Amino acid sequence: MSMIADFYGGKSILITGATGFLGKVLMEKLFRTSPDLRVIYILVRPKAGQTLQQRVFQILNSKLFEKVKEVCPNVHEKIRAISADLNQNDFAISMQDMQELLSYTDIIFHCAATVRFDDHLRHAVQLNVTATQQLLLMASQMPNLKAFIHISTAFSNCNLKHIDEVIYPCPVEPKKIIDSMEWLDDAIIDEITPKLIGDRPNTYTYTKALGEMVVQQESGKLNLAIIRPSIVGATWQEPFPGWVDNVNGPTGLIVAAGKGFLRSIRATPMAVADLIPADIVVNLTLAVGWYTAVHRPKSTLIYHCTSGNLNPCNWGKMGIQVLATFEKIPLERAFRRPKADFTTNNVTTQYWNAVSHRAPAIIYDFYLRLTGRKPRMTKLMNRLLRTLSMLEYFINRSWEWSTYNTEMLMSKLSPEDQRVFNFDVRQLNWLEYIENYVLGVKKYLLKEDMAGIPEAKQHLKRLRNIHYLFNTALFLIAWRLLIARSQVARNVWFFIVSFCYKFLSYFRASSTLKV
Ligand SMILES: CCCCCCCCCCCCCCCCCCCCCCCC(=O)SCCNC(=O)CCNC(=O)[C@H](O)C(C)(C)COP(=O)(O)OP(=O)(O)OC[C@H]1O[C@@H](n2cnc3c(N)ncnc32)[C@H](O)[C@@H]1OP(=O)(O)O
Ligand SMILES: NC(=O)C1=CN([C@@H]2O[C@H](COP(=O)(O)OP(=O)(O)OC[C@H]3O[C@@H](n4cnc5c(N)ncnc54)[C@H](OP(=O)(O)O)[C@@H]3O)[C@@H](O)[C@H]2O)C=CC1
Repeated sequence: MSMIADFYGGKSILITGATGFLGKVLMEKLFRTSPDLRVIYILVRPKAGQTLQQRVFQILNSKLFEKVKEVCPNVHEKIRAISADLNQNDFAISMQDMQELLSYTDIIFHCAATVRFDDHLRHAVQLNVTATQQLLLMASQMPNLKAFIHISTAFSNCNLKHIDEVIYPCPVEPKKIIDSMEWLDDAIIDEITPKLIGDRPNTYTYTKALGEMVVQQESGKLNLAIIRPSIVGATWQEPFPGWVDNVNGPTGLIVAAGKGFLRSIRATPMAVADLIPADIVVNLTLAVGWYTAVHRPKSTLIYHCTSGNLNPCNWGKMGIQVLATFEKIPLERAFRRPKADFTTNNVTTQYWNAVSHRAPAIIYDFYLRLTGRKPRMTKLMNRLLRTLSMLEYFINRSWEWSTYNTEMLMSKLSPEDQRVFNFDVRQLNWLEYIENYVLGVKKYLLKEDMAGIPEAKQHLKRLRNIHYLFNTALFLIAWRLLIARSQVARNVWFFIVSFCYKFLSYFRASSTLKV
């Protein structure tokens, strides 16, 4: 019997960010392992023309929840979507809903955040700091609350090289930042943003660090824990391998490589690719929820959910395996053949960006114009290059995260819990994981049919022929132009032609002699 699964039985659980990548995997696991839980409250906002109910319906009817429906057929009744916007005061939750949340909630998992690297500081502070503060205030009014689990990121202190499971304070107090966002105008915020974020690369990592400080400062009598995952990737094992449904982190680049848009990337092949599968993060999160509520540690514990120090993989190995998988299982309608390389300095990066990214896009757009269609490739390529520049910081450095608390927790679990809520990243086989990740991208994110693989391979063969044809034509044109302008080129050309002629004459003569 799993103690953790048992613990969540009969409980009322509040999840923020349940419609996000991690939130969905968390909900799925909770319903699957503790189908007797009382209710999961999720704070949801209407989005993209969909009502709350439509959003929930879409999630529950997705492939991810197929197994849940077998073990928890009444899952629709156990999920209670509450209209909320974390950007608003009191989250714009109705009085009635607020009363229900305050009265019944046993556990909170706070996953909601803006994960955009380029978000305006005001918005990033609102969601990643102020909303966390408000949620803690709400939590302090919940008589039945047993644990509050805050999801942060291992990169909240990416300005350091070695990171321990402790909170590192930022120079300016979060409360001062929250207050100043109320009255400073956008122009001034833009001006002070680089000074505030200091040696962090973006507003995301900075505001997640502030969020942790808020958790520490507002803890009061609450039972709190912070989880710091590194780069969350597709699922490893559960509910099935390779599930992923957004383009964040490496996923978007895997798509771009498979479709042939991404041909070179500025990365350090030997730098540690600190990926962590979503199901490992979720298993640790649920184990931490149980441990925090039941064992009530004296202080707020921080858990690193990382892979680098226990089972390291590097970007070089990952890149090679991604491309090897696309050889076997290509994506449909690729722009070019999946073939990419790492560059290591600014000059080569600029060169390959011009030759492998911009030039083919311009040529393709020219072709689209000629055939009466709207050009789009240059725009798409510019966006990809912008994304690459945002991610570069993370693929050219390595960090060391200590994992004492995470390992301590593992040792406290029963063998059954270690199996059901496995977060031991040492058991992960990277090559197998990356292959399943790439397959998952094809199946679950791009929704491509496996039956289309022969046609995709045929398409790649056509692209290869076009490539050879194009290169031959380019060579001949260049050579013809050179011959027209340079005496040296003409001499070389005559030398080659006369050499070939003599060789052929000799060959013909010697074969005649033999006869
Ligand atoms: C030897 C062989 C070598 C071969 C190599 C080839 C194989 C390639 C595989 C290996 C690649 C390794 C890459 C690793 C990348 C590591 C990332 C590390 C990140 C760590 C951060 C810490 C983790 C966290 O805590 S938070 C979660 C991470 N958050 C994010 O990832 C968000 C990042 N995204 C953003 O901030 C924005 O999207 C931004 C700023 C990048 C772009 O914003 P913009 O306003 O321009 O547009 P969007 O509307 O957001 O999107 C535009 C466009 O871009 C697509 N896109 C978005 N994200 C990505 C992405 N990660 N990769 C690729 N493409 C992306 C998006 O789909 C849109 O496309 P459209 O066609 O326009 O719809
Ligand atoms: N993905 C990763 O690589 C990593 C993620 N993390 C952390 O994990 C957590 C979850 O990340 P992930 O699932 O990837 O992120 P997603 O972007 O997929 O999900 C974010 C969630 O927050 C919700 N949200 C955002 N703004 C609001 C708002 N104003 N009101 C209500 N809800 C809102 C989103 O709702 P909606 O659907 O309406 O937009 C969504 O459910 C975050 O705290 C992140 O910092 C940490 C390390 C790595």
